[in-house]
Amino acid sequence: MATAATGQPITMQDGQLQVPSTPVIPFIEGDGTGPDIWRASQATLDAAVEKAYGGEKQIAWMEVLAGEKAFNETGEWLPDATLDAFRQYLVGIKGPLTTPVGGGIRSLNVALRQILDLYTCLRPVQYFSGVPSPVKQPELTDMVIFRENSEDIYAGIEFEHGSDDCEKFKKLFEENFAERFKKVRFPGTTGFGIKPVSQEGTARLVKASIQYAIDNDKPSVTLVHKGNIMKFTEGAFRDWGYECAKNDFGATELDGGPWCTLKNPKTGNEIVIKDVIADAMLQQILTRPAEYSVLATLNLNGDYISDALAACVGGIGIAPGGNINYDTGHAIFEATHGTAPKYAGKDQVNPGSVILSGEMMLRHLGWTEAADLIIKGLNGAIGAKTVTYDFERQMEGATLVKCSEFGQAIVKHM
Ligand SMILES: NC(=O)C1=CN([C@@H]2O[C@H](COP(=O)(O)OP(=O)(O)OC[C@H]3O[C@@H](n4cnc5c(N)ncnc54)[C@H](OP(=O)(O)O)[C@@H]3O)[C@@H](O)[C@H]2O)C=CC1
Ligand SMILES: O=C(O)CCC(=O)C(=O)O
Ligand SMILES: [Mg+2]
Repeated sequence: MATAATGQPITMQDGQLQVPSTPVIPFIEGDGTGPDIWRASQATLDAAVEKAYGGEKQIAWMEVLAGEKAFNETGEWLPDATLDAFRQYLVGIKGPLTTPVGGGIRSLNVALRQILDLYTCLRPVQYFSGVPSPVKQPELTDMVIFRENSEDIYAGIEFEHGSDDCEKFKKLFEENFAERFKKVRFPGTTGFGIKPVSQEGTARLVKASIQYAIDNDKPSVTLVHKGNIMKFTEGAFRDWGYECAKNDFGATELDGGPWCTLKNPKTGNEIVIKDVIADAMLQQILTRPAEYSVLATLNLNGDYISDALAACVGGIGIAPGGNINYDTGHAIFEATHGTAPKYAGKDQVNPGSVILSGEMMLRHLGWTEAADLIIKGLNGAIGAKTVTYDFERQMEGATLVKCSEFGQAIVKHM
């Protein structure tokens, strides 16, 4: 079996990933349900690679620590060694990590994305036949979210009410922007948060989303924003997004704009670049899902829309994702869901989101045969109604299996 000592690093040359036959892949097990899910996922990914390549290719897994396990073993929540491994080996995968609400440490998940500048959170949302869903026609949902991952209120620039910093900030604000300061309704008890959104940050995300639409022959890219209210952040995201479509891809305005159109240089098909206000988007994913394909969003909107869309196609148990920097090649794949603490250690939850995140990772490495086997195995397991509690509770005649057993069912159907 390949180990971190016998494997080789993935590298980036001329903008292309160079993947050896035994790449070292750092992984974080995760908190809460993370260890259960990771065990099932690692076994399933290894089985897919073995079946596809018969030992010619192998993943050299390398455990790196973060979250509670890291804190218990090293006294650090996110040790430097973990960051160094992701920097050196380029592509990794992780389970969910806990973030306390209110006080306490800031999100380690967000920290990893920011420190490694993984500016795209890529979350494909597709329907797998047979999965129970709360909507009437879940098969109409086929969307890919490009969520901006490095800016917005997730930058964590906040001033806690009552702190010295907050008082300093208030003073600065009042002295320099007196008219705007008057809009603060209860200044004596207010905490503040700053929402940075830049042209560069927007352009690189929107560019990646349009390139994805070109490479995958998608009919549209929708810029989702709340630009009617937050004009210079969310509104600017929309305007810079359209600018990027015109300047980088030669899009032209449709009927006087702002919607634009471009011809896919690879297929000749039309790609429409459009926009929608975020609240309307959250109802349209239920009422008109077939009209949307690739979505480009800011950080918070993308977070909300990810969970809502996942629910439409059967839930967060099969909602994968990847955090990617398309320029440096750095990527960390992870599920959309969190640590689901009430199920921790029960070998009960659906490992599908991390397994499908692994499937995305294998495809990203060019190991498409192994990735295809995972999709085949998942379809087989769901088709046989051999499913975890989240599906079983809504499926007639299903067999309830554990987290580990669902991984084994996927392998059986590969
Ligand atoms: N990237 C990351 O690491 C993320 C971390 N988090 C963190 O996770 C912690 C818990 O967050 P919380 O708000 O409870 O959200 P979670 O996503 O962890 O759980 C919410 C609910 O989703 C369902 N669910 C979650 N995971 C699975 C699964 N694998 N299979 C089936 N169903 C699942 C369960 O629903 P039911 O009760 O109906 O069974 C669960 O109660 C927080 O600290 C949060 O910050 C959150 C999101 C992402
Ligand atoms: O970091 C966290 O705890 C939550 C992040 C999250 O919800 C997400 O990235 O979807
Ligand atoms: Mg989320």
